[in-house]
Amino acid sequence: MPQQAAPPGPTTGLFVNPAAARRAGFEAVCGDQFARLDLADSAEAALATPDLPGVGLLVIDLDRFDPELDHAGLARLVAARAGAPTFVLCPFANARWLPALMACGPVEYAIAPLDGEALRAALAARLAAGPTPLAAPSPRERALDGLQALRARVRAALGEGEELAALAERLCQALCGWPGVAHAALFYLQPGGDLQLQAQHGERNLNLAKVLGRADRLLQSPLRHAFPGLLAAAANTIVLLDDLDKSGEPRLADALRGHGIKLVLALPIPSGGPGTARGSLCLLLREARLFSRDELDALAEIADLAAVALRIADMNREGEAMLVRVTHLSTLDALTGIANRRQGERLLEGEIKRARRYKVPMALIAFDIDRFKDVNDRYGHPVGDLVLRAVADAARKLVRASDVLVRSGGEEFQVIAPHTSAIDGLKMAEKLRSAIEVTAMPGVDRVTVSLGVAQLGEHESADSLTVRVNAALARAKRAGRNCVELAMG
Ligand SMILES: Nc1nc2c(ncn2[C@@H]2O[C@H](COP(=O)(O)OP(=O)(O)OP(=O)(O)O)[C@@H](O)[C@H]2O)c(=O)[nH]1
Repeated sequence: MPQQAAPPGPTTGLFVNPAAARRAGFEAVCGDQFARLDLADSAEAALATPDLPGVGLLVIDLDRFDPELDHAGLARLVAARAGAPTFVLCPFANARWLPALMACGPVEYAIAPLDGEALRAALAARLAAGPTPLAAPSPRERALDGLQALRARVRAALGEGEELAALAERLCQALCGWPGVAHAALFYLQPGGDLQLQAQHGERNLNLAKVLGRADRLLQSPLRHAFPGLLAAAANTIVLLDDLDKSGEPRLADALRGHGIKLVLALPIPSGGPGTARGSLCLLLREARLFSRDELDALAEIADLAAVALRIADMNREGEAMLVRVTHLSTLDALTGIANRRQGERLLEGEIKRARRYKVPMALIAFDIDRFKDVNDRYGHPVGDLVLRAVADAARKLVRASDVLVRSGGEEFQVIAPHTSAIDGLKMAEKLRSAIEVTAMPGVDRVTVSLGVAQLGEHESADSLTVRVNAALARAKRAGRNCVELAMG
C-alpha cells in the first residue's frame, strides 16, 4: 500500500529584516505558519541565534538591506545554516543577490513584493517541500543538460561572425532555444550613451520597440525603472520580474500579458569597468518560474561571453571605419583635397590598363601655375596656398566625374582623362586655361596656367606618357605661358 504523505509538522522560523515594521508585518501575516517565529534585525543578530541550523526555516527579506554593506553578513548567515533551508524574499531589482546567496547554501526565493495571501502561499509551499530544497536528481540533471545545450548554442552563435547586428540577432535566436523563452532581446549601449534595442527574436507579433514606445534613447525612456531589460542595463544588475504588476506600470504589464508573457529576466552585459553596463540580455518567458543557482550562473556566464563577442565586434567596426578613413586620407593631398601624387600614379596605371583592354583613347593633361614663385615672394606662402586651393577648385568644377584631378607636385597638376582623344584633351585643356585665367584668386590679381596634353600611345607606359606630357608643358612655358601645347607622338 502506498504511504500517505503526512502533512508537514509545525516548524520553527527565523525572519530577518532591518525594519521593525516589516518584521511586525511578517509576524502578523505568517506567524501562525510556524510553531515559533523569531525575529532578527540584522545578519549579525540572526547569527547569534542558538542552534541556527536547527531552526526549521530562515526567511531573509532583502528589502532595506544594502547590497554593498550587508552582502557578506547575509552570505555568512546562509552558510551558518549548514545545509538547512533558507527562503529569500527578493525585490525584483535585487536579483543579483541570489546567485551569491545560493552559493552559500540551499536557498529558494520569491520575487517581492508579495501580498499577504501570496506570501502565505509561497511560505506554505516552501515549508511543505521539507528540508531538501534541491529538485530530484533526474530533473536537475535534465535542467543541467538544457543549460549545457544553451551554452553550446550561444557559443556557436557568438563564434560564427564578427558583425555586430548579425551577432546580436543570432544571440537572441540562441536564447529563444531555451525551454520556456518566448522572446529574447539585446539592448546595447551605443558610443555617446544611447541605449538601443539592438536585436530581438521570438514571438512574431511582439515588437519590444512598440511596447517600450521606441527603440533608441532608451535610458531616457519613462520605462527605464520598470522594464527589466532597461533597468538591468541602467543599474548594471540582474533584474527578475516574475509578476508583471510588480513593475508598477500597468500599461507595460498589459502589453506583455497580451503576448502571453508572464516573467521577464534581464542580465547586464558587463562593460569590463565600473559604472553602467554595455547593455543587457532580456528573456521573456511564458510561465513564471524560479531559477536555480546553476541557471543564474549559466546566464551570467552567457552575458559575459556576449560582452566579449560584442566588444570584439565593436572593435572590428571601429577598426574598419578607421581603416577606411586612413586609406581615404592617405590618397588625398592635404592642402587641396584632390588626389595626391601617389594616388595619381596608381590611378594612371589603372586607366592605362583599362584603355588598352577596351581599346579606347585616353589623355593626360599636365598644368602648372605660371610664375607661382612670384606669388609666394610678393604675397607670402599663405596666400600662395590659397591660390593653389582656388586653382584646384576651379579645375575640379570643370572636369568630368570620370576624370581624375591630381596634385602631382608643388604647383603642378594633372588631369587623367579616360575615353579622351588628343583633340578632346586639347579642348579640355583650353577650357581649363581660360577658366583659371578668369577665376577670382584670393589676395592676387590674376593667375594663369600653362598646359601640356598627351594622348596615350598604343604600347606606351605611364612613365613615357608622363615624360611626354611634361615636355609639352615645358614647351608651353617657353612659348610664353598661359597656353596649351600638344605632346609629340
Ligand atoms: N605656397 C605654396 N607654394 C608652393 C607649394 N609647393 C610649391 N610651391 C612653390 O611653387 C613655386 C614654384 O616655382 P617655380 O618652379 O620656380 O615655377 P614658377 O614660379 O611657377 O614659374 P613657372 O612655372 O616657370 O611659370 C616655388 O616657389 C615653390 O616654393 C605649396 O604647397 N604652397
